[in-house]
Amino acid sequence: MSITQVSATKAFGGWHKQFSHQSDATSCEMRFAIFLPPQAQHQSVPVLYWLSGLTCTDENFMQKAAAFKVAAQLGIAIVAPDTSPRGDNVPDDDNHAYDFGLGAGFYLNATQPPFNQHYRMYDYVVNELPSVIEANFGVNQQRAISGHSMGGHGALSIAFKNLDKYSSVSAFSPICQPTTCPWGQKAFSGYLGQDKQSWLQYDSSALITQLTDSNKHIPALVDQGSDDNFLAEQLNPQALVAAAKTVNYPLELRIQPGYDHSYFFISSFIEDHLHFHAANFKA
Ligand SMILES: N[C@@H](CCC(=O)N[C@@H](CS)C(=O)NCC(=O)O)C(=O)O
Repeated sequence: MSITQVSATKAFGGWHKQFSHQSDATSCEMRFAIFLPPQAQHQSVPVLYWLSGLTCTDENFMQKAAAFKVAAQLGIAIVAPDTSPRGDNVPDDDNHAYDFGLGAGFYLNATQPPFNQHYRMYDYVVNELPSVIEANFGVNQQRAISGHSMGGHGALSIAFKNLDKYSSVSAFSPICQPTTCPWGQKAFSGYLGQDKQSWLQYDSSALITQLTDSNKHIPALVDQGSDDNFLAEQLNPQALVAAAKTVNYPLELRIQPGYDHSYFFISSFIEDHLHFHAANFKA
């Protein structure tokens, strides 16, 4: 699995780099970004996987989240994949809507044509990308996962389906119950079809209720701005909290007064999330 460097920029004693590679999971070329802290030059470091939201690429988090200073202090690499497959052969929403198709892969494996060939972001994020990262960079197999909005849904649902692969999970303004909100219903019906039973395998509020073995729980932190314009219609953190309570899952929801849905919010609390993940990596 060869990867091609697209850019390399020094930051906080470490490096921000972008790479492209041919993906088996999505059957197209994928680009990802990685921040390598200074420690990665002489020891293997843990990795935080960051999943971005609707309309994003690998660039939004890296340019706007202000995460590098603390990641460099803590010795954490950060990997940000794209939010969907891309390229001329990859089908998009008929109307090029921002919430379906390109830039809106929802971190699932599509089953419905014409999306099922390329829209396999679940396999890409869970399996292929960590293999690529662990084969090519000075990282170890300690992983955490986080994300924003659609990417918060991705981080939570992926973690809840793979508790053995991650030591902690966090999210900013996640879509907590995609089966009941407009963004999720549009995406899931397009990618997965009309059988709503099949949607539940990617719904964090449904998935968490199956996690009855408390020995396997990994810590989960969710930050949500109170003035997020998508909160009422799309995000429903209370559903996730209520579901978590049914199995005593250790999930902390913090409502942050006055904050909105933007990267201004993410950059205000990303340090907390990095410290949270660092504390849960094994020494
Ligand atoms: N109002 C936005 C909705 C999309 C949006 O808010 N995207 C969030 C994630 S759900 C984002 O991170 N946008 C990119 C950025 O702020 O850099 C649009 O129509 O483009």
